[in-house]
Amino acid sequence: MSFSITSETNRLQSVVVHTPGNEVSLVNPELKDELLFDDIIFEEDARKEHQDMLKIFDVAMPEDGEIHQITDLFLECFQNEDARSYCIKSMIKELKHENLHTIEQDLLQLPPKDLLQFIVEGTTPSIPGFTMHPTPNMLFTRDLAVVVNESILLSRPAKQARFRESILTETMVRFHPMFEQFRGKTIKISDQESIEGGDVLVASDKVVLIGMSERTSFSGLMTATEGLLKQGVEHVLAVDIPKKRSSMHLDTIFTFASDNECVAFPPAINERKNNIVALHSQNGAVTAQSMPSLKIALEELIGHDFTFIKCGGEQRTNQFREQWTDGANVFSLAPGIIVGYERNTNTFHELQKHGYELMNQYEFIEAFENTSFDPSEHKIAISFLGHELCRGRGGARCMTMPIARAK
Ligand SMILES: NC(=O)NCCC[C@H](N)C(=O)O
Repeated sequence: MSFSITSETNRLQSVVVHTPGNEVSLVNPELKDELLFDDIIFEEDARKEHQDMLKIFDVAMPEDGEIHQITDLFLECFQNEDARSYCIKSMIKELKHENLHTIEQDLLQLPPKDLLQFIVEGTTPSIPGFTMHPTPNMLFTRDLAVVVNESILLSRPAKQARFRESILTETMVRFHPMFEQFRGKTIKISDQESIEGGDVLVASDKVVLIGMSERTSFSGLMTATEGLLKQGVEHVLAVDIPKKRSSMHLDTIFTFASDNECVAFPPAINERKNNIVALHSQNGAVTAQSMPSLKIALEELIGHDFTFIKCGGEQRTNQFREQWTDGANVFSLAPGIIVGYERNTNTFHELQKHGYELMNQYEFIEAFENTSFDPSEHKIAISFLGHELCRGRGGARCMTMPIARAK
């Protein structure tokens, strides 16, 4: 399968995910803030919730659809000695405070599985006495890399807690044969800059949104924009959003549900004015044009109307409560076929008002498994339980890295 993403909502064909493992059980209450979790989470339930989400994907995706576990891809990539050595050298360079150079030779001797365990969990019995913090955020694969058209943008995280995940991802894109098509089409930013995948939304093959958030620096945004404009994107919409933990990425307050519908957090999107700068290329230089609102910018550049469905509904308290628990972070399996956490009941009610049939995970699976699901006949908002997962502060879109969607 060749990989391409030209929309946020076209039918999902291939996606990279990570079902949480032992790394989340290694987070203790003292560490949770530094590791970007709002609470400690219970691995068994988190795994079940994640697996249930993947069952929905499996039923909704075409028969030849692919769901890749990122740890399988890392392991396959680590079969190559050069990949292991590259990853180890990158970690030594990027994580100076860990003093990994003192165990470089031990790391180079590790078999793939033990090396991956060391990187993800921060420890392996093969190197006794040396520990680092775990990387519990790996379940949010969205933030690690973004496929835009036929190219890939590698994230460079703002937070140390996510550095190892991004080093693993860069190694994977560089060495794994599955990602061969991206060689020469990989957009990277420099080590003084940051950009995280949750800030990048592919509105169309020509229009990409990038959040100016607490995680994406101005220069990171500009470097990514230059790279994207060279890869066929015509407009990058820079969206200024509150620099806050609760809205750490653009996709925590705004996601696409169908070709012409989005779920948006009203205070930071629908009611914000003059927070958009459209960046285009003109005679080889990037030019900027300020635009009055995200809705106006999208409608002008994509060429049709958009409806912004309110996360949390009309009431302010519900809007804030449900944005906090990722009500605005829906993931689209096909145009008008979306998934999100069940607890965001007001958001689901709002979707229903816009013509979405509401189904929970069990109802959806029962109705469509063993059938060849045709998304074009439906408009469905599917809910799944995410009480453990959402304590990591991310929702369905955050937990997915789509690499192929229908054109
Ligand atoms: N795209 C997203 O919003 N991803 C969620 C990331 C949550 C993770 N705990 C973090 O703070 O980086």
